[in-house]
Parts: sequence; C-alpha cells; structure tokens
Amino acid sequence: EEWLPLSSSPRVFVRDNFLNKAECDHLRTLALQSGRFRSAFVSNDARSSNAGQAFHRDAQIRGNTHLYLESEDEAASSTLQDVLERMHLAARMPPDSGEKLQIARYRPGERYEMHHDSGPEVGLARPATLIVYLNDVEAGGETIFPLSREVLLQCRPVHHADADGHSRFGIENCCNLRLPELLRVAPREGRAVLFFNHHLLGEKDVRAVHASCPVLSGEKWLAQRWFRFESHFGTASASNMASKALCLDRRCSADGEREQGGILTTMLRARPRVYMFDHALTPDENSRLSSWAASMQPPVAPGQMLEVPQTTGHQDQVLLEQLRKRMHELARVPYADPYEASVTLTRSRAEGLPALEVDHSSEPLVMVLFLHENTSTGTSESDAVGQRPGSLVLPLGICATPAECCGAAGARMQPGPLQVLPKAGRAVLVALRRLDGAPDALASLGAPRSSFVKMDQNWIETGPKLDQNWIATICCFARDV
Ligand SMILES: O=C(O)CCC(=O)C(=O)O
Ligand SMILES: [Fe+2]
Repeated sequence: EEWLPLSSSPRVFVRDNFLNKAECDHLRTLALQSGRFRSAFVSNDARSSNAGQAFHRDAQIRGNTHLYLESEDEAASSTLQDVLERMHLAARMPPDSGEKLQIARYRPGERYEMHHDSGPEVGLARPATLIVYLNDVEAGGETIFPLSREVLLQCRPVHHADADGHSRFGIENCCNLRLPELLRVAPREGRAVLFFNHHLLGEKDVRAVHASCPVLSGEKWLAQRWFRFESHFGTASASNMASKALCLDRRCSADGEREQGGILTTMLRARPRVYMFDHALTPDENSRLSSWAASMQPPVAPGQMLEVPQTTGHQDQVLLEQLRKRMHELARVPYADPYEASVTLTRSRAEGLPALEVDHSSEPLVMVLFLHENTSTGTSESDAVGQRPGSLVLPLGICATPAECCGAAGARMQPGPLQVLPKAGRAVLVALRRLDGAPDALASLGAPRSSFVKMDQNWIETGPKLDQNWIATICCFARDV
C-alpha cells in the first residue's frame, strides 16, 4: 500500500518515508541557512490580514517559528524541486497550485491550537495541505484531527476545567486523551500527512480542523505545502512540472514518482488533471481479472460493457473490491465499501457532528473501468499521435488560452487528444472537476467506444455526467495489447 487513508471525513492520508533522511536534513539546513525564521504569531504577511488567521497571532494559540522557501531557494536546489514535484504529485494538485513551501519549527511547549487551514469566505481557499515531518520528536508534537463533535469541544482554544478543578487551555486538554475519535499522527522523520480541507465538489469541509499538540521534549520540524484553488504562480517548480507534462504528451519517457508498493505516478496533463499509474495492478491481478472477464457467460462481445456484480458471493469479489479500493485511494477519493463502510459512514455522519454541516452532495463517485482485449477505443482525432489498437484516447477538450490549459509552460504546450498506451497494470485517472469543484470543461471525455466495467451500479455509455456528481474517472488496463 502507498498512502494510507486514515479518515474519510475529513480526508486524511499518511505515508511513511515520503522523504528520506538526506532530504529532511537538506530542508532543515536550507531553512537554517536562510536566517529568515520568525515567529508565526507576529507574521505580517498577507494571510494575517484575514479573520481566520487573526487569532493565530496570539502566542498562546500558536507559538512556533517558521519561514517560507523562495523561488531562489528552489532554483538553487534540485532536491527541493524534486521534493515539491513529489508533493504535488502525491496531492494530485497541479504544479501551479502551490504556495511557497513553509518550514516550521516548534520548541518544547510550542503548539498550534485547533484551526482550519482554508478560508474561502475570506478569499483564501486551500483545498489541501501536505505536511512532512523533518525529524523525530522525542515526545509530543502530534498532529491531531478531532473526528467527533464531542472531542472537538474538548480541544477548543478555551479554558477547560478537569475533574480535579484544574484548568487546561485548548488542546492541552485533549492531547492527553486516548480516544478513538481523536486521530493523532505522531511526527516521524520523513512521514507525510496529506489532508483535504474541502469536499470533492469544492465546498469547505468544516471537519478538517486540526492542531499541533505541544512539543514535550526535543524539537519538531516540518515542511508544509498549501495548495490553492486558483493558479498560484511564483514557484520555480511549476514550470518544471508543466514542461515534464509537455514532454509526456509528446511521448517522451515516463518520469514520475515511484510510490511505496511500486506504483509509478506520472502527471500527464495539468489541465484537466490527468495522471497515469504504472503497476497499479500486479501481474497476478491482471491475469485474474482477465480470466474472470473471459469466463463470463454469455461471453462479452468486443465493445460490450460488463457490469461487476454488486452482490457478495462472487468468487472474485475480494479481488474486485481490493482493486476498487486501490483505485479510490489513487484518486484520493474516500472508499465506501458498498456493503459495510457505507453503512458505517452514514452512521458516523448522522451521529458524529450533528451541529456541523455535512455536505452530502460530495458522496464519492468514482468509476473504475477495465479495458478488455479486442477493443478499440477511439476517436479519429487521435491519428496525429499514431493510435494503437486498444489505446485509451482522451479527447481532452480545447483550451481557451494555452495558459489556462497548462499554466506557466502553457505557451509551449499543444493541447489536443492524449493517447495512453495500453499496458497491463496501468491505470489512468482523469479529474472531471477543477479544484474548486466546478466541472472542468476540458475534461469532456466523449464516449470512448471500448468495453468497460464500471465498478458501481450503472453502465457508462456516454461521457461522464457531471450533473450527477461525477468527480473523476479511473480506468485500468489488465492486458497489454
Ligand atoms: O504542526 C502541525 O502538526 C500542524 C501545523 C498546522 O496545522 C499549520 O501550520 O497549519
Ligand atoms: Fe493547519
């Protein structure tokens, strides 16, 4: 497994060894050498002018120091560029969506009380946050997410009286609690936490509040990337990544991030967002999937679609669910087990945070498609890239302006159909929405005339129906063609 989903509401993922020791050391050294550390609570940058951040200027609320790495730092460090690229790939966020990388440092006693990272109401929308811890902390410093209203209340930045009549302020009251509804991520060198501050359809997820427990002993260092809805230029990494995507469009060699478990992630397009995952299925899964499809009675004709039964008892049920789960994880979309987890989810929604608004329209809906042998997808537009039989050709729309399509390097990029060659175990993810949840007109997939299996209830015969809350499509090839 690669990124481990810890919670589906809010969406929180964790991955160990996201950065290696040398990379962690390098980022800390860059930060120290810059001499730019300053108190988080006296920050007078643009962000402090908004209401949501104003109270963070109180040392009691947030006592650590931090700095931002600048484009000059990026230009001078290929390690930093590489780290940033991997951060964007991991978060499935386009290259131009990142703020400057923040390096933060907490000394004993320093903490950051409960807060939300995003404030669309004040013009600061941050759909996702990626934190990487840069060292091992002797004690304390966990990042915590309250998963129920009860726990949230016990963590609020007010004085809480405990049973003995002692008063404890804010998270100090709840960092000691060992409760199942308190998700706690201990800082470990190289460990990354990815969480989404907005729902898949763009609305702010009020449940994504979190805090940093006080460091009890030692120091805590982290690197933090915030992602924005709107294009957020000014970082060198944006143009590097966009030109790599350009290279892939033109069929250069793949160059992506190899995740744990051997899955190789590559961004094919920034707008709309298209990702390719090699080795998403193991050879064993490919062959089991192929023989399962081949065993269908009556046989599946080329071009015919085949529905995966929802019923339990099918001999390949376990395999199919495992794949479905993996596809969801790759898409960073919460997986709702059709038989169990969805029930659990519904229950936790009903009981968990009754006073908070939960956006039911963001129900995950991802379809998983498998291409079978003897199928030819295709549109005539694909000829320019020399279509091979069975390729997945995505006629990904026409950009109004090149910059709109591909960000910083847009002027050099030719939008047009994207061809993904079939390769056993390869999956392709197309985000159908922009980061703010609006349907991405560039992701109009048309109607690929291939044989697909959709892992939910219905056949898809035409393009995705955005009015039905489609978020993404992900398909995988079980065979080479
Ligand atoms: O230090 C942590 O673990 C969390 C930091 C955080 O939430 C923030 O800086 O916004
Ligand atoms: Fe935060």
